[in-house]
Amino acid sequence: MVERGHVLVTGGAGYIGSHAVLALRDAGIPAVVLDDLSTGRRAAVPADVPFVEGDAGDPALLAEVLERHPIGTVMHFAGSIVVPESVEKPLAYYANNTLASHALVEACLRAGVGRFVFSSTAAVYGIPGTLPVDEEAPTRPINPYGRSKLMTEWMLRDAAAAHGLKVVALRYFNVAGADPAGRAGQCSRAATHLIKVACEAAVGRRPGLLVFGDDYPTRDGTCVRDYVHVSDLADAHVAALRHLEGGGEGGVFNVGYGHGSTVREVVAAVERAAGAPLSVRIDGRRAGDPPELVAGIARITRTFGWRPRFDDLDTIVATALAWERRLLETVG
Ligand SMILES: NC(=O)c1ccc[n+]([C@@H]2O[C@H](COP(=O)([O-])OP(=O)(O)OC[C@H]3O[C@@H](n4cnc5c(N)ncnc54)[C@H](O)[C@@H]3O)[C@@H](O)[C@H]2O)c1
Ligand SMILES: O=c1ccn([C@@H]2O[C@H](COP(=O)(O)OP(=O)(O)O[C@H]3O[C@H](CO)[C@@H](O)[C@H](O)[C@H]3O)[C@@H](O)[C@H]2O)c(=O)[nH]1
Repeated sequence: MVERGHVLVTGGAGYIGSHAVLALRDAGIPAVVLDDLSTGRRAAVPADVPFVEGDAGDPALLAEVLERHPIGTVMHFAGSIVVPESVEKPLAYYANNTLASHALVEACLRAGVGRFVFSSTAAVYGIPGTLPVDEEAPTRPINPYGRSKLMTEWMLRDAAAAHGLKVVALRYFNVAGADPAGRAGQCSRAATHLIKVACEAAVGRRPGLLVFGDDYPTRDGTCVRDYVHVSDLADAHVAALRHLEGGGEGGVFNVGYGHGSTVREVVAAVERAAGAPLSVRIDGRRAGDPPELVAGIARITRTFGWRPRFDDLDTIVATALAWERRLLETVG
């Protein structure tokens, strides 16, 4: 029997997927990337990692890739991620996040792929009633993006029960930062994520920054989020893989640090790292923003033994800013 030790990374040319590929490579685990380059970049995938350009929801392509490579695990990052866009184009989000995942799961079952690690999101919780929010909290997503991801979680849970697929769904909180060695980072055009936007402002790529609301019931009136370094998140994927390979049970796991920062604290951290003030304007609240979102992380630390290496806002921001400066030099 062929040893199925390779990992198929869908969306491996994107922000988080490219960091996961580096973490796998650093751990000596062979990976294959499947990405349609809709938002990803070919250059984000190391030259020695096999790359297939195409749709992660294309059954024929999936059958071919799973036939050609001894894939035992799929890490499924491919998807559409912009919340306001999901409100405008819900069907596109259900197609790319739910239907494509269905095709991928079917292909896995057909090819005998035993393990599946899914990129889910804190957006499945909607506006949580208690904080920190743990995995047993009710899931009440408030936008099509969150619903498209939750439907995939449910589909995977049912496929696990019926067909024995071993599934870990990781619910990421606010992902930020860049590979500390400068090998990867966030490249999204028209970025909307706070730390990315603030770093773009710090290097002069945009004139300034809007703070969406300063009248929330939080310590300084701005929203609190649990920012998690992308390399710690990538490590969580390797930990999930090891857990499943070792015969561990699947399930749903939050990935965050268990504490949060306000928008003002993030702005101050970027100003510290840049050594200069940012041009900041207070704007109205952004629709659908929960005042506070902080992960309960007892389950992931206990089950995987996952220990973050970069649990510090200044470190997250410093790596994000270093990447932004690098982008400015190389891409212009
Ligand atoms: N960035 C965050 O803060 C965040 C938070 C929670 C969850 N997530 C999830 O993490 C995953 C990765 O997000 P990201 O921030 O790296 O986004 P990204 O846009 O940088 O990466 C997504 C990648 O998937 C590819 N892709 C999209 N649809 C595809 C398809 N049908 N077939 C093949 N490739 C396809 C894109 O080209 C891109 O390379 C997503 O599933 C997202 O929902 C992200
Ligand atoms: O220019 C900006 C951008 C953001 N914010 C605020 O900063 C906070 C964080 O916003 P953002 O970085 O856009 O992240 P979220 O809206 O919290 O959502 C992210 O984190 C979720 C999980 O927590 C994921 O599901 C989403 O995919 C991901 O976009 C929020 O209070 C925003 O209102 C600003 O004030 N100004």
